[in-house]
Amino acid sequence: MIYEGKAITVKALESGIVELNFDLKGESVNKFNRLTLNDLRQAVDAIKADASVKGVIVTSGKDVFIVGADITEFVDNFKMADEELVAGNLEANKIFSDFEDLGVPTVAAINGIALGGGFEMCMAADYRVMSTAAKVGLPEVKLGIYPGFGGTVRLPRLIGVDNAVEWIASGKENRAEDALKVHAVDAVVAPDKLQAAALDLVKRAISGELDYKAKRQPKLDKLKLNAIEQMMAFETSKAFVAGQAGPNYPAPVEAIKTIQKAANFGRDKAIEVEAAGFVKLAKTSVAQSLVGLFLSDQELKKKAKAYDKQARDVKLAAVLGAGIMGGGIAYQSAVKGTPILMKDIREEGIQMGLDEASKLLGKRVEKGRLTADKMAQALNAIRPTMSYGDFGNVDIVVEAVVENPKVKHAVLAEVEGHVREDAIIASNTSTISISFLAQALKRPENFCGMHFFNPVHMMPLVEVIRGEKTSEVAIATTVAYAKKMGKSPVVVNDCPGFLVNRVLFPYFGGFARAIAHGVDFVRADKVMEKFGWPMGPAYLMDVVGMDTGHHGRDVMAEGFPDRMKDDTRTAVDVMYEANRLGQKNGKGFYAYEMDKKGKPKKVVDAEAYELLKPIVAETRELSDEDIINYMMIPLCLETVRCLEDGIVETAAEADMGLIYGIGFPPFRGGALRYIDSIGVAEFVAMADKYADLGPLYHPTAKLREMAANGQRFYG
Ligand SMILES: NC(=O)c1ccc[n+]([C@@H]2O[C@H](COP(=O)([O-])OP(=O)(O)OC[C@H]3O[C@@H](n4cnc5c(N)ncnc54)[C@H](O)[C@@H]3O)[C@@H](O)[C@H]2O)c1
Repeated sequence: MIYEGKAITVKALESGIVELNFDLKGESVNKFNRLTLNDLRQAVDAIKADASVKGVIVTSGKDVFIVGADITEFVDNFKMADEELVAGNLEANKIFSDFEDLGVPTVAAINGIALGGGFEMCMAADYRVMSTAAKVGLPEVKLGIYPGFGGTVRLPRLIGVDNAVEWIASGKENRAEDALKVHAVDAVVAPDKLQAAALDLVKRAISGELDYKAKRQPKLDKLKLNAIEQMMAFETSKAFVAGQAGPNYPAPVEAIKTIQKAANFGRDKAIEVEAAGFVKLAKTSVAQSLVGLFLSDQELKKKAKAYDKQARDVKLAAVLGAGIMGGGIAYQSAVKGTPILMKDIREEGIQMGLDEASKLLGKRVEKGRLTADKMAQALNAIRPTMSYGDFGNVDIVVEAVVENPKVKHAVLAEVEGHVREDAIIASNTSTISISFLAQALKRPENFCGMHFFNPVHMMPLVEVIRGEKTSEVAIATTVAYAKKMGKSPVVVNDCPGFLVNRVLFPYFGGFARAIAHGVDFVRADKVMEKFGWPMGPAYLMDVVGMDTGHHGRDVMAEGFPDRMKDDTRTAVDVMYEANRLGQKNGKGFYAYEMDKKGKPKKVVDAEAYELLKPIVAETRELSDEDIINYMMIPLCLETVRCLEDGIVETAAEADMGLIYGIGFPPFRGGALRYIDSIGVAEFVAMADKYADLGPLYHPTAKLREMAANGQRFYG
């Protein structure tokens, strides 16, 4: 054994060839944490010091090659002073470069996923052979940063600027055949042939048949493009990528700028350029938010997994109501492999549900994501019915009938009489208290909320709501079923609106106040979209439906009269009373015309402005920042209340709920992270400036305490 560490071993194989094997002890995957980097330093030094070594193959002892850097270490690393961070980065880079500079040929045998630092390790080798089962890529931009172990230097020198920009700016994972096409790897083989292929390559390099030094050289040199070619490559790609990423996600464009800045330098100087830019990005609030988001998502997964043990198997599900939501739920269940009965009381309802499912499946087939066979299978897995005939076999029922407490009470009591005693019943209600709905049931312990978001197939969140009498088995089974449907469940406690709608209605409350103070709704939409929301409040209300919004607001006002009850006529009242329900009937804040693809396209409609005129109470001079604060302060404060009231257990779950449920701008990391980024004390002071807008803008006593004590929601 030439070297033996906790993450890496180096052992002699045959005729001077050594195997550098990544196999991080006690972990299911390899990753570049501090320990692994230390090991790599020593392993490279040991190889360098051993004159008998003639060639190196790099392998992995896990199913993956190396998944990337250890993101849990980022939070602390990113807190370091700039100079310290740059120095640390260059020290790590020196290990990769020393490996690259070994006086013998090196081959990476990529058996499984090699992402970020994992693929940067591969690029430091002279040759790369890749298993057909592996994927490679540099996904760093998804965390608001860019590759920091020489990726922006080596990749363009290996595969050309255009390809490198595409790989780095998109962060995509690449299959073996695509990697081979652009020469990111030198060979692709079946998994069982990988070791032999790597050995063969290194032997041919040792014998001189392959010139490894010539292969290595371009990675050490400046880019082979003249000034005009550089300008063409960089300027066009910068404009294109900036357009795609949008102004709130700077990392992809910064990556291109870095490649450009370092284009005329050799490796070592180019790596210094990369390090300086990397540290700058790591310090942005975008990177902090996106890294935080990644970690919160891990936490969410861990929490959901903890329910696995108690969960009952769901072999057959049922959904009541084949409307917008019921149809979506049936589709999602079927396509993810759980057969589902879909019951409605109207023939047309069922037909609509089925039509929607086949439309979605058809689209997947068109895009090549599903075979025609699988489509037929999924369609067959949705069993439409108008009776409770087969309900004796179902493990879980999701109720998705109209949002009316009386109807829901009647339907829930009825279905309970047709299912097994141990079957779980879950309601997809958006606003009605789960404990209240449970009053209709004989077995309230088997009942909980399972709140999906529209459109079901697109929105990742499912709120699983615990009522007063809900059992842990009911929660666990519902969480497991949501996961099986490919969703991210968050368990919350019961209250009107649960987490997501409870904080969304105060946001709309802020919108109503802005309109009442003379803000043009088109401007409000533009400002909030620039802030990062996928759609502004007026457009969102049109998509949700004015009737739904109007009704939801009443339910919330009843639940939280102290701050959500307001008898002033609002913009939503005006639209609702004028039967402008939004997209569903072609007119809301905007009017809708069908575009060529048959999708509704919004256009400004003078009539809407006329209708709104009488509700402008007073005209205030509001800046864009005021408009943002009008809406964001109530949303953030309500999220704080949800956390304080124990509706949601952790800040991470609250924030992920908002990002996955209503598209809260991910680069801002969620409502609580947003408060942290402003500073709790500064946020409280800001809210106080708007105190005259009512109790939705009044910070809680506990938040004031946090502000006084310098506390934060994270870390
Ligand atoms: N639409 C959304 O954006 C959204 C989002 C999340 C949750 N929800 C909730 O989902 C539920 C359904 O909403 P939707 O938008 O799909 O409504 P919808 O009006 O599109 O569909 C409701 C369906 O239920 C059927 N129905 C009525 N009584 C029934 C009964 N006794 N048995 C079986 N079917 C019956 C109706 O015929 C109709 O097809 C509501 O509780 C709503 O609050 C809606």
